[in-house]
Amino acid sequence: MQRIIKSNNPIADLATIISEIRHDRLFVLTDEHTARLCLPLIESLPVIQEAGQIVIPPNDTGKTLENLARIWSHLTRNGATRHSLLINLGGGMITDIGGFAAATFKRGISYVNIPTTLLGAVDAAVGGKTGINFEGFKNEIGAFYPAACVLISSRFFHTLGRGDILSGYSEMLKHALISSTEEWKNLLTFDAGDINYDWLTETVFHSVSIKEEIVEKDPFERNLRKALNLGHTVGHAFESFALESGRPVLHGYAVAWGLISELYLSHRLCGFPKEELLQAIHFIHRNYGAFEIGCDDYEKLYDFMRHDKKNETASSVNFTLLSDIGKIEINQVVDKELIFQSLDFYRDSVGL
Ligand SMILES: NC(=O)c1ccc[n+]([C@@H]2O[C@H](COP(=O)([O-])OP(=O)(O)OC[C@H]3O[C@@H](n4cnc5c(N)ncnc54)[C@H](O)[C@@H]3O)[C@@H](O)[C@H]2O)c1
Ligand SMILES: O=C(O)C(=O)C[C@@H](O)[C@H](O)[C@H](O)COP(=O)(O)O
Ligand SMILES: [Zn+2]
Repeated sequence: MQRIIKSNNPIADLATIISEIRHDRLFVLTDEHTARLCLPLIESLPVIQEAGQIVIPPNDTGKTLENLARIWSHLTRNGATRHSLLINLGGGMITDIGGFAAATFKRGISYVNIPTTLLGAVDAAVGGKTGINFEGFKNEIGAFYPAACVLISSRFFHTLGRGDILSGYSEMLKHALISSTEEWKNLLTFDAGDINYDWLTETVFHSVSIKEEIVEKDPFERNLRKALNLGHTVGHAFESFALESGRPVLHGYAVAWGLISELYLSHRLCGFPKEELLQAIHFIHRNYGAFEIGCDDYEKLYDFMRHDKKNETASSVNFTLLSDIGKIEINQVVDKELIFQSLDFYRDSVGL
């Protein structure tokens, strides 16, 4: 089981974690934003001041082979051994690429994730999925390689913009949808224009527990873990398509829009209730706006979906759907015509 510390005192907890993991050299990976905004929050620790610093360009466009090679090069040129420890301080981009660098450097070194975005805290830093984007496909290359420890603290959230808060929030919506009506109703009360950080901290800690419980039962995504991919078959297709067309979108936004299509499929194929479908559309449209697609784009989006990792064959598309909130239906193969109808439904729902 992965060690996850939900912390109200990240400096003290980090000092303990570092002292408990045996290592020779320590390296800290950040992106240009987290180097400036988040590193100062832990820099009072002498071990962090003395650590090797690796800084890469920010955002998902940086989750690339080139930046992975930069991390490997830094480790190699600065005397890292199999007993070195890497600290990933950043959002999901940093914990994904840093985790994969750790998985592959000298066939695996230990690492600690300190998520600094809402999305990282509630989802990306936890569960051991690491990797990079490749040939335009999301997380095409990667490994299951869990962090030795994940230190979650909401202290980092105060410098996040509205977009990054909402991006993380959509993964929390996903966790609520796969868990319980009570959780779902609680999440619908959120007002992104007037954030209650105490409420958010509690809700994040609870939301990440939903993921923890699932990962513990199925760490390698053979069955139940596919639930955590709700919204992602369409969401990743939107995200890859957006990147390819030179108008990148935040991961969580793509997931939110993907949820509209996939809850529609859930309604059509598994009887997901209409009322909850409408609640989801209302919340998502109001907070996330719309990603513009036309029907001419459907074939391209379908092509992206054919690369989804849940697919059993190269010609079928496998979805995780719901028959109700908390009632998960994995391995739902959906035909192309119905997928196109779900994209029509998405466009109608967001007013395109
Ligand atoms: N491994 C998993 O299980 C998993 C789960 C969900 C998402 N992901 C991946 O995570 C990535 C998205 O993560 P993300 O949304 O955290 O993106 P990100 O890491 O790109 O961070 C978003 C932006 O916020 C900046 N930032 C980070 N912390 C900040 C802070 N405290 N204050 C101000 N700015 C800050 C970053 O520099 C970046 O510009 C995607 O690549 C997605 O595929 C992985
Ligand atoms: O942890 C998981 O399992 C997830 O699916 C969480 C997702 O939110 C996340 O975006 C993940 O990286 C998607 O993985 P992929 O296997 O579809 O690339
Ligand atoms: Zn995701």
